[in-house]
Amino acid sequence: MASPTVVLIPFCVTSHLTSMLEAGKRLLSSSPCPMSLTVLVTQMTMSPNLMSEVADVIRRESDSGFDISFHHLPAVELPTAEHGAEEVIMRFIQRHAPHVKDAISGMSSPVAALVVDYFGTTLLDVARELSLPAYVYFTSAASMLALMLRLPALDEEVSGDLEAIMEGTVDIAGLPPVPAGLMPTPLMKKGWNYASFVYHGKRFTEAAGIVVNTVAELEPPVLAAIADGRCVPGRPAPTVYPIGPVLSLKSPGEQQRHECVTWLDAQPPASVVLLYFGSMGGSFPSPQVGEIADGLERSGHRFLWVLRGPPPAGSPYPTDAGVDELLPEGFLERTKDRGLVWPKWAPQQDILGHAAVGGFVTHCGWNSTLESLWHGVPMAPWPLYAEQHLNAFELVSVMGVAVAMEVDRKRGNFVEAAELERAVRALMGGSEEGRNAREKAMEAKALCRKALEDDGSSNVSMQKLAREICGKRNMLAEAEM
Ligand SMILES: COc1cc(-c2[o+]c3cc(O)cc([O-])c3cc2O[C@@H]2O[C@H](CO)[C@H](O)[C@H](O)[C@H]2O)cc(OC)c1O
Ligand SMILES: O=c1ccn([C@@H]2O[C@H](COP(=O)(O)OP(=O)(O)O)[C@@H](O)[C@H]2O)c(=O)[nH]1
Repeated sequence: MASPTVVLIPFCVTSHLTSMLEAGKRLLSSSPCPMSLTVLVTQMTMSPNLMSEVADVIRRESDSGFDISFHHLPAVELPTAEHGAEEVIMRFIQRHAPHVKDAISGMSSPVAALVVDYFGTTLLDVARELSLPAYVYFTSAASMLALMLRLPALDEEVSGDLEAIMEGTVDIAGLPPVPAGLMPTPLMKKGWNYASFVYHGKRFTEAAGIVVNTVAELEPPVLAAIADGRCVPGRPAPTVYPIGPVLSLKSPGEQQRHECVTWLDAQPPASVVLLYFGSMGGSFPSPQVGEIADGLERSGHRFLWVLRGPPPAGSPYPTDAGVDELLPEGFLERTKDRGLVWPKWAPQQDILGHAAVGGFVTHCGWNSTLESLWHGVPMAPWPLYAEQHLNAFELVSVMGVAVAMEVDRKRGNFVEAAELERAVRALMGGSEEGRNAREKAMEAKALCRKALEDDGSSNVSMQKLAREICGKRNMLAEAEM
């Protein structure tokens, strides 16, 4: 008989898909019973670029030597974006429910468990209908998970918009009081997107477990609060598996040294500050570009700045920038001996891992954060959207691996040149705060690497998950006999 399969249902954008796949492969390696992976692939017809990126990932994974098969689900009609991106993502996944059910019902291998993206909790209904155990894969920090678990109760406590208590704080067990102005974008105003996060937060506790891309030693108080049930008063505490850091796959061009990497080869150790803003960031209005250029020039430090062009209408993804038109006159000439402005996608992990990189001005996407910590690079947070302001708070005020930088959220996350200059100088060792952040980032690096060793916390957590899935499968098989 075919070995049992674990069905992965990712939100099929590159970062979520690669993260879930990487975690899935670790599950296979840790499993005490024979197991395969089946990935249900949704057709992201709204973006041909995304479809081709996803196709690349599938091609690469098909040769990875792991027992993974990909099952393409029929395309669904795209939801309209009445309320914004979170609505589109949630409804898009929800519309696949009948196809997910059909696909699973028709599988020749016995199904051991389902793993759904955290935007896909509507699919927990399919698991229930098929009497299958289901897990949620959470691609962000435990702090964000704690907040989402806390949301149903918070929703009842705060009658107005969180935005209205901008000057106040929000209590999340395991974290110091979080300024309300740092809440994730969809939670600022009550409305459809807010309600969708309350919904997901409620449904998380129905899952057999929540697999989180974090490291137990990086976020101990908040993970303890989740495990003790303090984030879900009156509801059962969820079982959480911290299995991180799950780092994204090697970049496609791994055989060739990227131009940014060769440029770094010529720079002294820990001398370069990297400015990089994730897959959807990097493009700024002209006044902000001017401030960044000014701040970098005045800091006197070497820099690698990934500056992207504005996204085309209807797309969240930046384009390749024409840097000459975007930058202030003479900037490139004046900084040519100590700076590189890169206008396109670049392999961030390879760059962060280069010895010449000494600091990272980042949008605080959780994958970028973990990549930075994996390489022991301290950060200056410049959060832009989603849950990044909360991540930034945790990096500065809880972990101490980042220096604070003043980002004016009410002015579209504007950063003044003088503030960037100050933060870059501090980050690169010019203040005690920066030197402490570097030390803490090095400690975090050691914790991340230890967590993935044989007896490390993330490895042990993954083994526990694998044993549990094997055990549940055996129980199901016995019940079927
Ligand atoms: C967490 O709250 C939000 C997350 C997102 C979001 O949306 C998104 C849409 C895409 O088309 C492609 C993406 O890659 C993507 C990513 C994303 O969030 C980021 O996900 C990362 C995990 O892979 C990581 O957790 C980062 O920290 C996230 O920022 C969108 C959103 O509202 C629009 C959210 O509220
Ligand atoms: O030009 C780019 C843009 C993004 N990334 C990778 O894409 C992921 C971005 O994920 P993150 O969670 O940081 O932010 P998001 O892009 O989802 O906001 C990270 O692994 C980055 O290393 C990259 O390598 N090069």
